[in-house]
Amino acid sequence: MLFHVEMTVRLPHDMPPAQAEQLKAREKEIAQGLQRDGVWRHLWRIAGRYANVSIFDVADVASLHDTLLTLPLFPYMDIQVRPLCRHGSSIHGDDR
Ligand SMILES: O=C(O)CC1=CCC(=O)O1
Repeated sequence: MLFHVEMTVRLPHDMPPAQAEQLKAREKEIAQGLQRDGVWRHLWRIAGRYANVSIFDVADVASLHDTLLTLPLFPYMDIQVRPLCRHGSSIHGDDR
C-alpha cells in the first residue's frame, strides 16, 4: 500500500546542538535503510520549509504507523498521512 506522508520537523529551539545533530544523523541512517528496503520510496524536501514529502510502500496502515514511530525525529515532527491508490489516467505501470 502507498502513502503520501508529509513531515514537518519542529526541533525545540533550546535543544542542545549536539543532540539535534545526533538525532538528524540517526534519522538519515534509518531513512536510507528504509529506502534501500523499498519502504521509503520517495523523499523530497519542501523548498523553503524544514519539511519533506515522502511516499511509503508498506503492507498496511499499522505498518506505516509502526515505521514512523521508529524515526528518531518522530517526537519532533508534525506528520500528515494520506493513503494513495492508482489513478485511471496514469501511464505508469506498477513499478510506481
Ligand atoms: O529533514 C527532514 O525532512 C526529516 C528527515 C527525513 C529523513 C531524514 O534524514 O531527515
